[in-house]
Amino acid sequence: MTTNAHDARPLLLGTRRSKLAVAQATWAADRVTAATGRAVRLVPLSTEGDESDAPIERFGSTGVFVTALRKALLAGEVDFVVHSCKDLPTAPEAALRLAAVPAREDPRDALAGPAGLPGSLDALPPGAAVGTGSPRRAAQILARAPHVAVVPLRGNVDSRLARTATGELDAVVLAMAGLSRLGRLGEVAAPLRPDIVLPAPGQGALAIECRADDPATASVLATADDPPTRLAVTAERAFLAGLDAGCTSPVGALATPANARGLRLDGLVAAPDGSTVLRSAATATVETRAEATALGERLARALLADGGAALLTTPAGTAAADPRTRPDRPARASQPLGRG
Ligand SMILES: NCc1[nH]cc(CCC(=O)O)c1CC(=O)O
Repeated sequence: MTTNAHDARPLLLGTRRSKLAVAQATWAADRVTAATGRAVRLVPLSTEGDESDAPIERFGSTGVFVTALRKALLAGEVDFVVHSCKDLPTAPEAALRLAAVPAREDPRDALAGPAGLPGSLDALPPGAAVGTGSPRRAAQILARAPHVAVVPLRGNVDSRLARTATGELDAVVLAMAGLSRLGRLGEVAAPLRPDIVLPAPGQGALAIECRADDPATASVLATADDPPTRLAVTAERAFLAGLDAGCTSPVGALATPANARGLRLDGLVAAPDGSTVLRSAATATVETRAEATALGERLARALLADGGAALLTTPAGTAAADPRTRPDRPARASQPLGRG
């Protein structure tokens, strides 16, 4: 007996309750239904992080959200879950399957805030207060625009934008993808060029996971996969894994198409105070995930050899042994923060 997709029971998609999580889950559900006709029902899950008023960073980065969704998935409460790729730990989980990485949104970061905000970091007035909770963003902002003040910032996208509306902050730096999914692109002064602020590995892409022992669901979800995005994200995450950096280290990576079947991977490791920013790039023909992984690992080895290893093992703000550091610059964002 055959089962028509329209007759099958709806797939259950577990989601956190935050606006961004629901927007991402709804988008992913629509992709799956459009491609297969299979209905998808959202199941809002309560996670420790969502129920607490404490800042996300107190739970040890964003892993707590991923973990809570995975728990519900492994318990059979839902059939699949959706994460932001950049929040996903690099350690493989044998019981889980990364069933799809859908087409990516704009991977760039953005300078956002009230109308009239200048369209670049350079054009911000001296002493301008720029909010970010991400050591990767803080380091690159300080390296490019030492005349601004980076202010630590926590909370969701809406509450971060609200702090520029009150005038408490002049600007915030957030992911274009999140702003787009929340309909807040109107508050973007300008996207930040990746040669100025390199995004987080996986930024702008979603990760759709199901149980490894559920091939039927996996084959439905596979229709949402975008192979070029999957290859790019695979290279970026292999770079991150190859650095063996903690999730609060300032690390950036972005893979972009180069030639017909090639991928260019840009990678970055920085000192939290922006005094050192190490960048490198590598290009390769990439048609398989193994080739994407090899590209990421190769770039990680190159950056580790080129001073990255010292940078990643040196406590924040004390990388003075490296000739490229500028120890005369004060650390203005040295507290541990989540990967943003
Ligand atoms: N750090 C939290 C987080 N996780 C994913 C996004 C945005 C969506 C994405 O990057 O895919 C955000 C907000 C932000 O960084 O501005």
